[in-house]
Amino acid sequence: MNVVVTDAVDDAGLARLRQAGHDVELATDADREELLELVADAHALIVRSGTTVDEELLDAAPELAIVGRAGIGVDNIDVEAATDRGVIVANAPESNVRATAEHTVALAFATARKIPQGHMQLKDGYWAKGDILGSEFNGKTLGVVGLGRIGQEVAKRLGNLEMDLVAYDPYLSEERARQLGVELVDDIETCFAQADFVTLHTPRTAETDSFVDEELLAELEDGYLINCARGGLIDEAALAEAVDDGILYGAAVDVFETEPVEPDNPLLKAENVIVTPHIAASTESAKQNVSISIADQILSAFDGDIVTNAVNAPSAGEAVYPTIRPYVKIAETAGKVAMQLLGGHVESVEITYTGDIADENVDVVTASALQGVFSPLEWQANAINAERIAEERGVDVTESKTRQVEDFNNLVTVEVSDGDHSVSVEGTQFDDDDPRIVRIQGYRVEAIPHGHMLVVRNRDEPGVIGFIGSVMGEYDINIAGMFNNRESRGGEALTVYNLDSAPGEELLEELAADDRIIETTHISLNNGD
Ligand SMILES: NC(=O)C1=CN([C@@H]2O[C@H](COP(=O)(O)OP(=O)(O)OC[C@H]3O[C@@H](n4cnc5c(N)ncnc54)[C@H](O)[C@@H]3O)[C@@H](O)[C@H]2O)C=CC1
Ligand SMILES: O=C(O)C(=O)COP(=O)(O)O
Repeated sequence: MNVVVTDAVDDAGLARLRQAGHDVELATDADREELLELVADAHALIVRSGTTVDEELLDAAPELAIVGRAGIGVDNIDVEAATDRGVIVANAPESNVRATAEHTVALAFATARKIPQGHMQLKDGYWAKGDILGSEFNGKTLGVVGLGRIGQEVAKRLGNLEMDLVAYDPYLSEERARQLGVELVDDIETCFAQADFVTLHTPRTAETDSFVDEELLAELEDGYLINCARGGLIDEAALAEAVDDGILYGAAVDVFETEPVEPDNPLLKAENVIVTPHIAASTESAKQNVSISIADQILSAFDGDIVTNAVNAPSAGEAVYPTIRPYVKIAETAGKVAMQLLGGHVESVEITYTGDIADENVDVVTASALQGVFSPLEWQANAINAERIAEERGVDVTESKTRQVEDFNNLVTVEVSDGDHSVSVEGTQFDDDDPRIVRIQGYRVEAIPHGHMLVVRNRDEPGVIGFIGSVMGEYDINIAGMFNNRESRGGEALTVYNLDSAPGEELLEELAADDRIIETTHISLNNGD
């Protein structure tokens, strides 16, 4: 597979990709036009904040399976457009949290004690001892906007300096805030008004875009603002003015609306705004961590495994992953088989989980079942866009769970319906790690979900199975396995054949011509594994 790297990334992860046999092309010096050409046969992109991944770039990369963001923020990636195209977007959410939290603390100290100002003056030969007056943290209030991974680490660190902690994060539970010793406030204005130091740690989204404006800054009178999140969160001109006018004592900023920062950016000119060039995550270990983490995500995507840090696909926590992993493939296969047996227009899909698996978060498995259902119809269907395809087609999707087990510890049932008829296919994982389709339309079978299958509904009469076998032999089709079950003696039976190769049209016609055969369906699974 081809991996194109568009921003400088530590070699640790790239070496891992090369070792796994993939081609890694460094395109860090490519301009936009060159990049559009370079990605034509890329299966994966590795980007940092320096590359804009938009519709144009995605369309120039028709083979693309995954965009790996070697870092956390994905605001430079059009995630919606990637989802539409079935492209995974994954990031490295843990890897640079500590580095960024530490830099935030460093900037808090630097702005509160005017360290860069004193440094510059002294280097210029001026002993500014009498001019520089700082602020202490002790007894002051820290306001954290966005109490996620980084915000929490910053709160822990600055909390140790005997600061009171308040936070604004509408998506965090009171319980979690209590555990952290942080008071959650209901609105951002209160957070700014109560705090002496405010630190921003939200992603840049439509909701947070420029949400720190002149009015909000006025609430932080005589305080300090630190931004190690994203430049676009703040009205930069308003911040520079608030500091210059003495409304704020100071500010420290690592990130800018436009990067590299424009020379006329007002923040560069305001004396008490200290700045760093987006280096919060620039430590040796953070760089290695993000590189390795994103390489692992890409390897999972290439292997068809769950991409645990996908931001546009249902993901599974590390803890539940081993339990649900086998069912991801089984659900996809059950969806494919059900859909091919239905043979028509799907109106609704019901996915039922029975047994221990019902206790788990099965979002990934459901997405995979939908991928199976839609794959015969939409060649680009995958677990990333399958839910969206269902929505767009108006297909009703339901998920149900029951702990009550009958003959299997765990069972995934995919039932598809065209409004008039429905087909259900059930799959499980045997103890020896073998996936099996164990029921089709309620008939107990034990089919290996692989390659070519022939599902035959036939009358339960002597000689039918022999007849089918001899027709297969006539066309040189080898039967790898066969599973037969019937509703009642002499009634209807269902037989599933695992075949070593695809049965041709003539063979199917010859079977269908016999009046003991009610219906035959060739199912191709093409799993390639
Ligand atoms: N300067 C740098 O080099 C770095 C910057 N970052 C930036 O930091 C951001 C945060 O990273 P993490 O803490 O790892 O993310 P996270 O996802 O763990 O935390 C973000 C928090 O923001 C909260 N949030 C979302 N919308 C909000 C809103 N409207 N108001 C208040 N809170 C809101 C979320 O509930 C969540 O708790 C990233 O999105 C990235 O943009 C991340 C790493 C390095
Ligand atoms: O991880 C993030 O979100 C960062 O902002 C780190 O910055 P970078 O991608 O290394 O430019």
